[in-house]
Amino acid sequence: MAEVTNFDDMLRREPGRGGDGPAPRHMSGQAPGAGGDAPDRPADSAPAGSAPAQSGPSARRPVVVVDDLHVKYKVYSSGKAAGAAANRKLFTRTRGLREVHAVRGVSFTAYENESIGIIGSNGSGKSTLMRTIVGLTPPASGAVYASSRPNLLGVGAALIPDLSGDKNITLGGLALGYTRKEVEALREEIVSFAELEDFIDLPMKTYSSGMSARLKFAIAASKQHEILIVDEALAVGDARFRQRSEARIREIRENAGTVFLVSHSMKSILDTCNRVIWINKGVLEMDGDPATVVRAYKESKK
Ligand SMILES: Nc1ncnc2c1ncn2[C@@H]1O[C@H](COP(=O)(O)OP(=O)(O)OP(=O)(O)O)[C@@H](O)[C@H]1O
Repeated sequence: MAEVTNFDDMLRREPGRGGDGPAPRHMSGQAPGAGGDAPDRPADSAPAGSAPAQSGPSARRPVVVVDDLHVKYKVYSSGKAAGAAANRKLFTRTRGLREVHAVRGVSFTAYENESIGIIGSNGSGKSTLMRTIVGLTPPASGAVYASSRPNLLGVGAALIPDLSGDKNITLGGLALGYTRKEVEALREEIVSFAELEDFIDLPMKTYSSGMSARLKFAIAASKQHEILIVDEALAVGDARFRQRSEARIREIRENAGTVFLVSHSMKSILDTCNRVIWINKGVLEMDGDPATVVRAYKESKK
């Protein structure tokens, strides 16, 4: 992922046209596709690649721009990832090596205070798109620009199953960039949000998947993120915990954060998001208000 210092300069370029595009058509801070040059269409049914219309002084600050993004994986037919050598095309002739074009020319702009649901069938490229936004998976072409580093909810990689929940709070907190003092100040709140008071001294490997997910959510969501990506975290845990997670996501959003929520639960998406992007076979199929996009997505499945 490219993090740009002068975000406003970059925003003068139009997503979808690449780095050497023509003269800028959008002023900094204004939504690409918004304003006077937006084609006539209902505000709630934006076509692929465009953001919901907004203009004038109320236009919000863009925080993530995804510009004609393509992501490809190289895999052996055995299913094993091909690794860096193949990705550098050293082994493209190797028998059984296949390329999966997971994200195909996706462009959109995300704004401050948006909670964007990312929906689509299994294997449509949602997680790949999110992993590329946070910089974990490199683009084949195109780019992602962000006003600050996006965080993928889940400090999972930093946690150690053999250690207690309590020790993992320290590890996860440090991984999120807290000082030890800050971790101490937040510890009680994290344990109580996760509702693990009676289990916090036990090794995490003894937790059920719902309990681990609750702890991971509580650690990650204890921080006020400017850009937070939640991938399916709400699918686990019981209904009550889901409600509290959704409330916490709304809180992060209200405090000037932007949240992406990847989920197969249309209820979570409708309860939490104010914009939805539908990815279909790696392509941005629809981008607009939640009710309209979810309805169209459900129709397509009939
Ligand atoms: N590490 C990987 N190596 C090779 N191919 C991958 C890898 N990760 C994903 N893919 C492939 O990329 C495509 C998109 O997968 P991705 O996980 O992004 O979809 P998704 O929409 O998040 O799916 P789901 O809803 O099932 O989680 C799929 O064809 C998948 O098999």
